[in-house]
Amino acid sequence: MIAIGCDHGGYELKLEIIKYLEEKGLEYKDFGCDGESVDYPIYAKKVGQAIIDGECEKGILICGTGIGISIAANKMKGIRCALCSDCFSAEATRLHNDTNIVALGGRVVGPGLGVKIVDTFLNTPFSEDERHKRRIALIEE
Ligand SMILES: O=C[C@H](O)[C@H](O)[C@H](O)COP(=O)(O)O
Repeated sequence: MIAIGCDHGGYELKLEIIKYLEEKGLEYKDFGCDGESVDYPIYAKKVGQAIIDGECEKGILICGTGIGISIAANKMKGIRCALCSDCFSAEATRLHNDTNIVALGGRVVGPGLGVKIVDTFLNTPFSEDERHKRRIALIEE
C-alpha cells in the first residue's frame, strides 16, 4: 500500500500520480488534501504515520516546492524522505538511502517528469550494501 498526500500546491500533480498508480494497479491510500488551501505539515504527518504504523510501505508527498513537506516528514523517526526533481536522484536515493517517502514540488516539475520520478522511486530496490546500511543506521542513531 502506498500513502499519498499533498497540500494545495501539489494537488494537481497528485491527481496525475494517482492516475498513474491506478493505471499500474497499485494500491494507494489518499490522505488529502482535496485542493483547498491547507498546511502541508499536517499531510506530511498523516503519510509519515501510516508508514511508521506499517499501514503503508512507501509514501508520496507533494507541496508547491516539495521542500516544506519533506522537511516536516523528515522530523519523524523512521522516515527518510527524499525531495526529488530528477530520476537520477530518485533511483540513487532508493539504492543508497532506502528512503521510504519521495517528495515532489507541484510547482517545480511537470506531470510527465513527476510521474516518471515516482515510477523510478517505486521500482528501485534498496541496494542492501553494507556501507549504505551503516550510514542509514548512523542517521537513525
Ligand atoms: O514548502 C512549502 C510549499 O511549497 C507550500 O506548498 C507553499 O509554501 C504554499 O504556499 P501558498 O500558501 O502561498 O500557496
